[in-house]
Amino acid sequence: MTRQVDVAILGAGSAGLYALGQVRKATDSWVLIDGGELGTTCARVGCMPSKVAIQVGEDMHRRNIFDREGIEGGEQLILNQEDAMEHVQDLRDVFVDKVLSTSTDEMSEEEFIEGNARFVEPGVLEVNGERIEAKKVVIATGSTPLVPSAWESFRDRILTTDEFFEQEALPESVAVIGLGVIGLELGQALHRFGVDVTGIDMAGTIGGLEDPVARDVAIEIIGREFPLWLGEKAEVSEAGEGKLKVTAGDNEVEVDRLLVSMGRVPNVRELGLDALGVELNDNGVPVFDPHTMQVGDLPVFIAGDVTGDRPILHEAGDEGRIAGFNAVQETPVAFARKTPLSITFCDPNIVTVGQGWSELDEAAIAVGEVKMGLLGRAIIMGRNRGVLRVYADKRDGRILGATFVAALAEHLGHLLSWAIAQELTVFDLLKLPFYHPTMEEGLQAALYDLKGRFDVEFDHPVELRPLK
Ligand SMILES: Cc1cc2nc3c(=O)[nH]c(=O)nc-3n(C[C@H](O)[C@H](O)[C@H](O)COP(=O)(O)OP(=O)(O)OC[C@H]3O[C@@H](n4cnc5c(N)ncnc54)[C@H](O)[C@@H]3O)c2cc1C
Ligand SMILES: NC(=O)c1ccc[n+]([C@@H]2O[C@H](COP(=O)([O-])OP(=O)(O)OC[C@H]3O[C@@H](n4cnc5c(N)ncnc54)[C@H](O)[C@@H]3O)[C@@H](O)[C@H]2O)c1
Repeated sequence: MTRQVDVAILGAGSAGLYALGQVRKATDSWVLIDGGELGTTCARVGCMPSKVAIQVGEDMHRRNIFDREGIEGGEQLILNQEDAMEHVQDLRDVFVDKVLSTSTDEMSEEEFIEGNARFVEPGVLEVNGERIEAKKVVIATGSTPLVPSAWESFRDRILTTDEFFEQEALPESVAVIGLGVIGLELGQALHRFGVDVTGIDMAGTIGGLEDPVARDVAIEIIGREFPLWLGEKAEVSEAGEGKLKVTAGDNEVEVDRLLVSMGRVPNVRELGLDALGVELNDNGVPVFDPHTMQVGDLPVFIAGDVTGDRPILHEAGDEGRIAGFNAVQETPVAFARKTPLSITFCDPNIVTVGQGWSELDEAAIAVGEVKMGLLGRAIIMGRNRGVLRVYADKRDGRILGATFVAALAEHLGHLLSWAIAQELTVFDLLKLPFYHPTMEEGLQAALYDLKGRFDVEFDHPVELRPLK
């Protein structure tokens, strides 16, 4: 049996659903195919449940300053891990139900096929023994947590984010292997839930921080909460009584479980991508244009985490929109991509915006910096550890990027990414309002420091714009 459609979308995750939103505007002839767990990685095992766990951990952690604020009894507070995990799961279910009720739940059997598709030819797919001829195909199959094959014999004691949010009870001790985004967010949350956490990364940094000043500040602050072993690869072996021995360089610990957060691999293995006859990169992902999301010059588009390019939700959304839009055009349209913005929701937040430290030529930039120690609002909140670093073009003060390690820096990151997208300079930004007392005043202080690196004189206060 062969079915013919204008567009077939592989993957009912965020990127696939955004693609479908565009396709539906142009044609009724489409099919969505997904053989995995529905509800999207973001709602099911990603952005949303992780933020619930972080929130619970932050609320509990706050008790550490109650004494200073004159609030008594903080030391008697107990975090009931099972109830806390149930709360994570309850909210996770709310988010998943919301996705399902507005997507696959509403679709007919003609529209949604439960199964994993593979290519037979560029425009021909096979799923559950059925052949589908599609004028255009969108690949949006996402990614899966990486677990080294050498650790297969301990798999029953390894948690990845695919299992973590299903846990009813938490282990007493955990080694978090990989202190990128997931390792930092969940490692810190686990520590604040009362689990004995050891964090390990083979890189000499955490959260992927490249800026050396921000890196040292982040390691110092987060390292006060739980041990961070950096710069050595983790090795794992049996320790007896069900425990695992984890070593990294000279360090050694015995733990009940590993939380493995060593990155994710694109879901391409089962897709039969060789049938496309195009170049595949080292991860088996076809080479594509990031502005059209087209694969070579084929009637095939790709979007979301499967690309391995910008594995965050708003980029998966944009890629889905671009792929879906172009799947129903005669000729693909190239779209500009957004200013890079990355937020790790650990405490303090780690945020990078625009060009990263390693992309910049140190000789061609000016750097403005402020430490959070003296910032009024941060002192009031008891969260005044951190640093803000802003990079500008030395020639004209145009903002190029920034790295922030600070409480609530998620918001400062947005402000600065919007400023970069508008090609604003440090002098433009200083003319904008900064309310008192806010965390934004920290950004203002970093901008003043940055301005001081320029040898420019104004005949009026830099904060003011003369009426023409
Ligand atoms: C723990 C965690 C926390 C995160 N937190 C954040 C955050 O705070 N902010 C943020 O911006 N991003 C965050 N992310 C990243 C974000 O969740 C992803 O970028 C986003 O969900 C990717 O969407 P996607 O559609 O590409 O993939 P998915 O939502 O995974 O969708 C892929 C779909 O393809 C299906 N599929 C796989 N193979 C096939 C096949 N052969 N045929 C058909 N279907 C197939 C799968 O079943 C799945 O439904 C987080 C991720 C994780 C893991
Ligand atoms: N807040 C967010 O936006 C958010 C939150 C969670 C996840 N995500 C997305 O999920 C993706 C995957 O996250 P992740 O944290 O798994 O990957 P990651 O790439 O951010 O971090 C992986 C870390 O593992 C380390 N590592 C790899 N092999 C190791 C080894 N053998 N021993 C010790 N350390 C090792 C790496 O040095 C790296 O620091 C991210 O790229 C991110 O885009 C985003």
